[in-house]
Amino acid sequence: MEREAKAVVQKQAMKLQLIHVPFGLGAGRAGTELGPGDILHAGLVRQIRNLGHDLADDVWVSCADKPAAAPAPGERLKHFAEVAEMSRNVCTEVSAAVESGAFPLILGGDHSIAIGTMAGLAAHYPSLGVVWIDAHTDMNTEATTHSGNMHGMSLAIALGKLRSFSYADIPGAGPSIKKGNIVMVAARDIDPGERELIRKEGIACFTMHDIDRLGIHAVMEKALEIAGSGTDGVHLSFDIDSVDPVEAPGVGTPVRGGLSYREAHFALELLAESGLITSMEVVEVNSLLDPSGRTARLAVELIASMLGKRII
Ligand SMILES: NC(=[NH2+])NCCC[C@H](N)C(=O)O
Ligand SMILES: [Mn+2]
Ligand SMILES: [Mn+2]
Repeated sequence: MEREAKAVVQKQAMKLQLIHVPFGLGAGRAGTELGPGDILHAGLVRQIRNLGHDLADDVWVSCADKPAAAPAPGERLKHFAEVAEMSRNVCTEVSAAVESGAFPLILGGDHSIAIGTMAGLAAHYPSLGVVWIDAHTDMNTEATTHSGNMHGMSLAIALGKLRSFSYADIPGAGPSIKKGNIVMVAARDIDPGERELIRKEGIACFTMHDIDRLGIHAVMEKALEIAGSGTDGVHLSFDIDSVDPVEAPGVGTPVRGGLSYREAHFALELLAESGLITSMEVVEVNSLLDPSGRTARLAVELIASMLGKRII
């Protein structure tokens, strides 16, 4: 993959475009719509400037904060209209950021924002690699979901696995993401239908079991190999619930047995060192569930590691 011409994380300063997506209707609990504000409040801009990077003017994506209607009982795609509209807007802004030559840093919001992020990225990187760090795999479809929450479907949508919604429905979107370009890391809570789809498609999934067995270093090297070969850009989608709830209590769907504080930092330090990452998003910070504010502060620290911060 050609690296020179792209805005990738490397030792030099770069221009970053913050794209805020205050959207929480893809999740089952309120609070993630406050994520961008909470992450800013925790000192993100100061960290970015300390690292020597430039910032373009912030973009705030307009999205519904209240549902137009309550979902019907047993609804398979809750708040579909709002998710679809948000996805179109995110796609437009992410695509514009790439066009401007900036490194897109997208702040959610719940994980449904990744639908629009990857749609916009794929317009510029038709063979996009994706590193998906998450306790979950977000591979449900309208046929397999138990919750109807669309943040549990973003990867399946990116792969073109939903009958009722695909990138063809988003103006300006690129092609669906190729299954061989995706790698999941830190998974530990997978629904039966997701497991079946992952196995059937042969998608790379490094669970916490693999991290225990091989260590985070080897897992990240393998992950980079998968997402970085034969691709023309690599997106990092970082769900903060990948980190253990002891460190990241402010999430709507916490799962014990997650990444330790240092495993999370080390994973991002390795991604930064690789020089392959062309965009990043951080999702699922829910400070309503964390009065201490430590989850948002952790998000800022982890972003700094991804943007080149080192211990010495
Ligand atoms: N992005 C997330 N936190 N996703 C959680 C998904 C949980 C569950 N698998 C569901 O479909 O509802
Ligand atoms: Mn997720
Ligand atoms: Mn998750």
